[in-house]
Amino acid sequence: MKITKVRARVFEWKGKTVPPQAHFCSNAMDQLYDRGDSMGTFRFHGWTVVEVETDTGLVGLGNVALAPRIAKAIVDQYLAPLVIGQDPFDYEYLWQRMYRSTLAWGRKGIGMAAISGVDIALWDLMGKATGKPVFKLLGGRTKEKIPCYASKLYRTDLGEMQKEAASYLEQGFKAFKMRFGYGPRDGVAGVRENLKSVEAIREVVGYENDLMLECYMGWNLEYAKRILPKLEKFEPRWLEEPVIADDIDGYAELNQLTSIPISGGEHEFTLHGFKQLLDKKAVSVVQYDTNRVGGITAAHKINALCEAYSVPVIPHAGQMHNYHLTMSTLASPMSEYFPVHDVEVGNELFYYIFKGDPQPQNGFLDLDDNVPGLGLSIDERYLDQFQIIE
Ligand SMILES: O=C(O)C(=O)C[C@@H](O)CO
Ligand SMILES: [Mg+2]
Repeated sequence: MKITKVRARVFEWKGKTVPPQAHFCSNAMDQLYDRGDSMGTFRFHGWTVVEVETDTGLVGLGNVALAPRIAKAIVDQYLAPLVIGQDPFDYEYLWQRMYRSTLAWGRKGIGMAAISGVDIALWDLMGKATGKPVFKLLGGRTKEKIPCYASKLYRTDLGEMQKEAASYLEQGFKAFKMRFGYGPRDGVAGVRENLKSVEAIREVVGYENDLMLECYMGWNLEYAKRILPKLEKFEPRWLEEPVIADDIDGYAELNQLTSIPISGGEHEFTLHGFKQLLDKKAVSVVQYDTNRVGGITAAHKINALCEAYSVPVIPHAGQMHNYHLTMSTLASPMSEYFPVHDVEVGNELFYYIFKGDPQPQNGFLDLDDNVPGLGLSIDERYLDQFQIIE
């Protein structure tokens, strides 16, 4: 089989979106005095869809969710020429070719996200060519079903958040991730608001279920050290991205400081990036995203690293490219699941572009042993709500 064409299209959402709300989710922009709509730069309403075509007629489907127009340019100008004419089964060599040829600027961030999009398409192709789901090419079925956690609960009215949490509880979820809305610039009043929101959700979900807390890089080491002791009574399963991804020593200090497991990784890249995190004991839960970290080729290696370090890997994002990695290893105990809802931050846009993602039943997801590749296709139903850039 030879690759004959690589097509990268940008799907830009033009449909209805949920209007921005203040304190919706703490984030790295919050510490600027002119933060404005601080979540604005973390609202992703575009997606790059990568299709790798072959001389057999099979087409592999990949995706990139960050800086979609830049990702498309990187795929078109730099990556496509490196894989056209090649055999997708030489995926390790092709990964090294893409990585090494863009090392000067692409080893982290959008360069590696673009590589991820092409790599995911190669694995989809290999699955389709062998008639096997991707997880069967990685390690097979390690779980009857995948436990998943309901991940939304952005900081809005506490009553509304409680109703939202109750709805997930009714659907059978036993694990929930909520977002803080306040950080260092919001002072003691903000600390109180953060504690109130955790208390409110614990009131609904109780202590027999897992609750995870998301800071999304919105705090700093000093603030985290102050608030962590106050959070311990809520027994969170983890506290996510308390500081910016580059503050690895800050992560490590917090992870040693508290009984609350510190998680991170959705803004880290490649096997090398995760080796550094693990060597420094910076995180107690690894959360790469397969469409950022270097694709399935890189994620599969990081799964093995996590197994060696006995650190669980729970990929960021409830999307198919991550579910196959979780299914394929005991090092990954569960998946994130983004509920389907109106387009807000943008994680949910995946469901408006692709079809095939499994729906959770009673807090569990499953993958089909008989669906080759990733099991995704483009959903035609919403195409009229996208501007598509070829
Ligand atoms: O789902 C997560 O872990 C994220 O970081 C998503 C982001 O949109 C903040 O909630
Ligand atoms: Mg996160």
